[in-house]
Amino acid sequence: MAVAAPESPPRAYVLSFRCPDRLGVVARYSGLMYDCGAYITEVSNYSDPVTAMFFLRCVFDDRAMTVPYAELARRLEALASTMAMDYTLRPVSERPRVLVAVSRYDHCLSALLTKWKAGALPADIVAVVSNHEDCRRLVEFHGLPYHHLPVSADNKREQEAQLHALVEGQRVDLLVLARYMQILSDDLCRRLEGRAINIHHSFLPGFKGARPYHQAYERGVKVIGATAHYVTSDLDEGPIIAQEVRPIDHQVSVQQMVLYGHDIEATALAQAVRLHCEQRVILNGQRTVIL
Ligand SMILES: Nc1nc2c(c(=O)[nH]1)N[C@@H](CN(C=O)c1ccc(C(=O)N[C@@H](CCC(=O)O)C(=O)O)cc1)CN2
Repeated sequence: MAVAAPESPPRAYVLSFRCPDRLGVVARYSGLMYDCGAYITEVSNYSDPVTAMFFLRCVFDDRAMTVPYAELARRLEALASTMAMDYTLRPVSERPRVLVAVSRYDHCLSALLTKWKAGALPADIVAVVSNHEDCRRLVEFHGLPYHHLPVSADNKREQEAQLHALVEGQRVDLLVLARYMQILSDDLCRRLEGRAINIHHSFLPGFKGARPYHQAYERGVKVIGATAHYVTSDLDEGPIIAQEVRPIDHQVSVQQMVLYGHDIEATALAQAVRLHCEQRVILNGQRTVIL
């Protein structure tokens, strides 16, 4: 049945979910969408043979919707409860609110701010927080609030409580650690599970922890890399979202590695933030599915 072009552009929504894999998953979800007149414009899915989990992401709009969005949402909640489904459903126009954390190095922060300013990041950066003053001018140049929360040996817990209060107070959907060199506590990692992304300056699982480029140099690697991953209480062990690499050779010093690293770190982090904010990343145990 041809659908006439609507006056105003249709409103788009994105649905992503995971559930135990079984016959009929697609039929049941798409049947619900059809019954509501949801016009699917993009869909991708994956069945994991190891975890026996099913993953799906679809974009649909309301050009032919026969029920209110709230009714579709109610029916989806009912279906989800019968299928052990974890799902996220939201209007595409509701962009995730992002708080960026940084210490001294601004290369990842700068790339995120430039992409955000250009409209290339499907998110709203609401503020930047730092334990140093180094990046204040860059952030205020972009017209964003800068929250300076210094850390000392005896205020780590209070400082992190201030960071968490900022996340809650600003209704933050995603915390991005853009070379923020403080380890988050187990409690904060639990509270931010699946909504805090870190950039580690190595090709994980190689060279975890501090000074990865020095470790790489000593090992004599021929490729350096950067890894964007969800933050967990196990340092540098979180589910990987995006990785970038660059070949090097024996002539490359540690100092040159650090400079080459700026580009690959910024690229990997921006990619991971975009994928997360487009609701393309679904956790699959210690791994991720990117749809
Ligand atoms: N809970 C987690 N917190 C953080 C992670 C993480 O994976 N889980 N990643 C780090 C970033 N990072 C490596 O990518 C990293 C940062 C800092 C350190 C470290 O040893 N920090 C020292 C203090 C350093 C300083 O004050 O300059 C420490 O916190 O004692 C290791 C790895 C971000 N947080």
